[in-house]
Amino acid sequence: MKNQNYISWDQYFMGVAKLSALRSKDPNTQVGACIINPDRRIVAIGYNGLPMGLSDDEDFWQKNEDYSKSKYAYVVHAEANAILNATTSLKDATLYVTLFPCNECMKLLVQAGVKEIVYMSDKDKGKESHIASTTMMKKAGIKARQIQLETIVLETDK
Ligand SMILES: O=c1[nH]c(=O)n([C@H]2C[C@H](O)[C@@H](COP(=O)(O)O)O2)cc1CO
Ligand SMILES: [Zn+2]
Repeated sequence: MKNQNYISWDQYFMGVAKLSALRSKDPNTQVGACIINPDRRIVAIGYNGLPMGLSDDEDFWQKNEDYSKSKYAYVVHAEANAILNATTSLKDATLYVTLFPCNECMKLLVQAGVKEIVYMSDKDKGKESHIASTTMMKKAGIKARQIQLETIVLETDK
C-alpha cells in the first residue's frame, strides 16, 4: 500500500517558498517565492535580498527615516527575484509566496503572465500598496487564495 503521509502540491510548493525565505537576511520579514508552470514544474524561486554588490554585513538592513539609508530603497522583493531568476516563460504560471505581493511586485507578476497567486500571510491588508495591488490583480484576472502551512512531519523524522 502506498505511503499515506505524503504532502499535497500546495504543501510542496509553499514548502519550497518557505525554505527559500529562510535564506533572507532581512531581520524583520523573510519572504519566499516559488513559481510553477501549468505542468506543475518549478520554474523560479526567490527571496527578499539585497542587489549584487551590496553586502549584508554593511548597514543596509536598517529602517531609517532617511530613505537613502533605509532597507526599502535597496531590497529586491522575493517575487521580483523569482521573476528575474526564471528559467522559462511565466505565462499562466502560479506563484506560491509567503506574503501577499505588494503593488510593485504585482505589476511585474501581471506583465510576466502569472495567473494565480497562493499566499500565506496578508499582514499588509488595508495598506495603500495592498489596495493597489489587489486592484491590479483583479483587473488582470489573476486569482488568489490564502492557505496555511502546518509544520510537516515526515515518518523519517519521528
Ligand atoms: O511583496 C513583498 N515582497 C517582499 O519580498 N517583501 C520584503 C521587503 C522587505 O525586505 C520585507 C518587508 O519588511 P518590513 O516587514 O520590515 O516592512 O519584505 C515585502 C513585500 C510586501 O511589501
Ligand atoms: Zn513586493
